[in-house]
Amino acid sequence: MRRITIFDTTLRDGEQSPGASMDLNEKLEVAQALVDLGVDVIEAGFPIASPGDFEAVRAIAGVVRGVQICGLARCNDKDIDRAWEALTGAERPRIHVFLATSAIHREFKLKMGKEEIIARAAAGVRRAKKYCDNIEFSPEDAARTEPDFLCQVVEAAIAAGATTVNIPDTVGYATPAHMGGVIQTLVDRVPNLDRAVVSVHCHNDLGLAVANSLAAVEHGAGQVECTINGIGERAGNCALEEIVMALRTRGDFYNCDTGIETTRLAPTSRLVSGITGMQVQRNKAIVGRNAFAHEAGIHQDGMLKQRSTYEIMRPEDVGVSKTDLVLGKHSGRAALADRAKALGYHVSSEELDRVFDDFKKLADRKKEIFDADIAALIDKRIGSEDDAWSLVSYEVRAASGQTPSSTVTLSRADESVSDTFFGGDGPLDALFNAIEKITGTSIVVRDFRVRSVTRGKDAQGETTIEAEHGGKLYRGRGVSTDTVEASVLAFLAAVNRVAVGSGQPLDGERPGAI
Ligand SMILES: CC(=O)SCCNC(=O)CCNC(=O)[C@H](O)C(C)(C)COP(=O)(O)OP(=O)(O)OC[C@H]1O[C@@H](n2cnc3c(N)ncnc32)[C@H](O)[C@@H]1OP(=O)(O)O
Ligand SMILES: CC(C)C(=O)C(=O)O
Repeated sequence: MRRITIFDTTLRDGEQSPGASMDLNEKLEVAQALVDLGVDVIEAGFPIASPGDFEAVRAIAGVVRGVQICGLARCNDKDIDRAWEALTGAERPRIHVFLATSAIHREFKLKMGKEEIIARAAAGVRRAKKYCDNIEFSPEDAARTEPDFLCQVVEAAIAAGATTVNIPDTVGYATPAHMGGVIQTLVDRVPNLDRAVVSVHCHNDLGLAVANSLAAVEHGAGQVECTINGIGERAGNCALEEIVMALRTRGDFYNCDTGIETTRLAPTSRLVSGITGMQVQRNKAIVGRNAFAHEAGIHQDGMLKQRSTYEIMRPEDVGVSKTDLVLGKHSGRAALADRAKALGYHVSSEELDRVFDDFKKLADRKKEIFDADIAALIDKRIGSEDDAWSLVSYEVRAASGQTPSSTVTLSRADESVSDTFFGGDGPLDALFNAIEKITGTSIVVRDFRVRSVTRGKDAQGETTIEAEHGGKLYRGRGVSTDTVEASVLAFLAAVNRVAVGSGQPLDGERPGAI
């Protein structure tokens, strides 16, 4: 297996994302996390850019051990001297000098001819080389540079002492075949290329940064520059977690690996996202919240039978605790049964069918189904007697100063009964009276509580009722996203208990959880 060097530039190119600035302590924290992650090189900043950048590079160089610490510099003496000043305390320093080479950059930005570019690039590398051996040179906008000229610049930089030549696709213009071709051209035509490591630095403007980096590796690149969560200029850089897991998961094809401790990927992603405030999209590969979540019933069923049916990586290998079988409107019985078991229920297949119907209805109304929702649905359904009344529908009218009215339809076995009640102290009382008319059972409500059992705007409400009948206490519990319905269900549950005589003596022990 070929060992690919992972060059992390979260603290330099990543920090160039608008809004991603980090202070000194935050940079030190990220640098330490990158060491724990096992990156080979940390580009800690661009020391000439500001006193703060200089101090951050100096601080990281002074305390972070075990990895190479790199500082960026343009091809001029002041930048290179300042970069070295910041890096002197590093155990393994690297100076990274760059100069754009494409026609567009030469003509409009640098206003330099080809000869001057080659001379400035070589001079920059030589000056940096006076300070340390480990020198990286980048021909900025290499992917849009004429291939002949790129070969000349790279050869000159290596001749001047560059130990790494980094090939940037600065504006994310390349495609995988293009990027692979650029690297192959260098491999074929630069005579001294074997004296340096070829690196790649891809931007994500077309969403191809990882694919382009992989193509470069396929054609011989030995270093990949990347950032945590892919942050960086504009659409960002090659995402470290993605390139690392692509190389690892498809080791069969690339025959390459890295020194990354992959179980640190998710925690490091969270740290960088928390510090920069740049949120990771839910469907982001490897570290997004949905990366190991499955909602589709067919996938969940496959996962429960054999996880490799729908997962190419194990969540624990990237630091995610476990696969998440999310229960939602696309889920099936297999996942529901699995969750019921995990919640400690023993549900028969008939009970599961009943709970599953309720679950699908709830899932149509509610975006996310939490464990508490499932528990509530199961509690409502398991053990239901066939001759118990169940709610078909209700309607209630109430307004201040007017007599409320309600119509309730209940069913039991094969019968379905509707009745209307005018009167009562309010809408709930009107509904309870209609239930009493239909069932022929009267109860006196002694305690009535409503609370939210799950989170969010579409949370389920739970109503619990304690009612008296014939000297005994009966409890009822109802759960619904509609609190009026939850109350009706709780009342009906208490009435049903009267029918089967499962009450407690009024002065006796209170029953346990309902
Ligand atoms: C592709 C990349 O990501 S490269 C890194 C980009 N990162 C940054 O630019 C962030 C930090 N930058 C900064 O803080 C500032 O731009 C500084 C401090 C570096 C320079 O600031 P200023 O001196 O005010 O220059 P300004 O940014 O306006 O323009 C850049 C100058 O550098 C020149 N330049 C650009 N790249 C290079 C290079 N590699 N080598 C030499 N000169 C260069 C430009 O031609 C321009 O020169 P000019 O003023 O003579 O026209
Ligand atoms: C300095 C270089 C490597 C760079 O960031 C780019 O070209 O995108």
